[in-house]
Amino acid sequence: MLSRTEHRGVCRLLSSVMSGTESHTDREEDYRFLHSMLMEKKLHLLFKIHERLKRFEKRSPIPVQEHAASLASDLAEELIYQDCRDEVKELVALFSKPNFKGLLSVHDAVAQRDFEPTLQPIPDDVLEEDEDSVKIVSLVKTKDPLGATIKRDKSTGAIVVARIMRGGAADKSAVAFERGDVLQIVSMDDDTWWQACHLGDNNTRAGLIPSQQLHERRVALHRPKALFKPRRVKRPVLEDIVHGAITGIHIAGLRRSFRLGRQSILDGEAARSRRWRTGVHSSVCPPTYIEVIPYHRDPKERHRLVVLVGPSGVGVNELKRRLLISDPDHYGVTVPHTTREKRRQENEGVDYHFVSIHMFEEDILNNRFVEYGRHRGHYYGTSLDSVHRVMAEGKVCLLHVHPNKIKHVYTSEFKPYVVFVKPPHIQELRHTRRRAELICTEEDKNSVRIFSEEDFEDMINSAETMESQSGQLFDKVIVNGDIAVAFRELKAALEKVEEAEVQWIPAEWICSSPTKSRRSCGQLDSWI
Ligand SMILES: Nc1ncnc2c1ncn2[C@@H]1O[C@H](COP(=O)(O)OP(=O)(O)OP(=O)(O)O)[C@@H](O)[C@H]1O
Repeated sequence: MLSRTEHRGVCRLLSSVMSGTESHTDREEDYRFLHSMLMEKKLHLLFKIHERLKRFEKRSPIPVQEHAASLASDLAEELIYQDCRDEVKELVALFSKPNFKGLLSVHDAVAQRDFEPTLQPIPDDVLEEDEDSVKIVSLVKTKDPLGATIKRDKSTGAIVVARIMRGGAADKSAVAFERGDVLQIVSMDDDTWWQACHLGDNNTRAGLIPSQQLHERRVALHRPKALFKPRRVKRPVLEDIVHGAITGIHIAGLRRSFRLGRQSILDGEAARSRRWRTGVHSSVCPPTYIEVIPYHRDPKERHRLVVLVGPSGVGVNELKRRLLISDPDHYGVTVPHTTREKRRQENEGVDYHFVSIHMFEEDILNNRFVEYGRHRGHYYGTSLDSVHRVMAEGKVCLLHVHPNKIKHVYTSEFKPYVVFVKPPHIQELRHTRRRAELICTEEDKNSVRIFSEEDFEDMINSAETMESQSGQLFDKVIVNGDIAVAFRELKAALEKVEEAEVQWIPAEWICSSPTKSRRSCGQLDSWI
């Protein structure tokens, strides 16, 4: 019960509400209505209940009994036959009243915490072998918002975390690791989910990462997604057709590689078909993380190879060109091989290595090319030797290849640092590429690329495919919106790699069986 002072307080509060509203109510009937409502006895009782609950909440009482309703009914049965005093009759009558029964059953529900959400049973269509990986998550909302939004993916039916609010409970509990984080595995007790922390940060709570076993099971269950088809493929194309226009342009005395701007219709279609092929044939489930080990580079050692990848037209060559101009003694590019005739202004070993078809095909058979292809009946290619030559000069070799060619240089010998150049959002693409002409050199004015709306869409789709299929190999992702910003970010990242005392490199480059030899660290690619 409310004390007399508290009760008076409530009445005074309600009266002051009334006097406050007096000046705002023009009509007498409105005023009367408000008055009768605020002075209503039931409203005052509700206030009392509210106050009482507040006090209980502070005390956090523990229920003495969880089955008060059945106890009352048992007791009523016993009493009917044993005693006929008036007090007993009154008690039995009270027990049989529906509102009293209702009160006791609510009491029991609260005591048994029956108000918490019930979980749905595991669906029948979950595969038996999947059972271990089904996690039942119960989210109980407290006063603090969780700070995460979940949504159901319409096509797959999967429940996914759509967003995590910065600073919210979910964010603070370190739910998400990010691509590139170096993690230390702190517990492998569970067969399916291991616990990991950021390397050197043992104070924060560990997060979960899928175990090796779970990943292997995922790979085994993975079905190829042969759903994505190109929109306008008119004719079949040869494997590995180069989609570059081969011009041999000189830039400040430094040659571009053969992967230059796309110019012909055939080239455009080749690019699209290639993407479709990889979509169907390379649908291997990429690992969530890879094992890494520390690498201390001896200053006398050669620089790591810098591999630049990105969808056609995104600006890989533009970035490469700016790097070369910024420090021609430090950065270098490979000289490609070709089987076409040498032009008057070209020099052997500077513009191209001009070789016979027979020699070129022999080199193909001997796996001497990182990447090769045909354009207008001629072979063009980048050889492993040409990469070696640039590195042997003590330069940082910048290599621009398709992501599915990274595997040819993904070795301890080259220790590639892979940079993925990604297009920005479509609005920014439209805005920045319209200015493409302004940022190119006088020499390039004629070859400046004009982008259509379709090119932008292709670029974005192709970037998504590359990221989903080869994202685990990317050390750095640079969004090329504003070219000056992208260039600064790229240069800073490359300098950091060169200067870092310790670099984390895949364990497989050094150990023949990394999982057996060491299982302490993982470089996370993409894990939610
Ligand atoms: N951030 C940018 N803003 C405006 N224009 C850009 C930007 N980046 C590149 N460009 C322009 O876009 C065009 C294509 O760039 P670039 O040749 O570097 O693409 P690429 O990724 O190397 O393509 P490909 O692999 O087909 O050769 C060029 O004219 C270049 O100057």
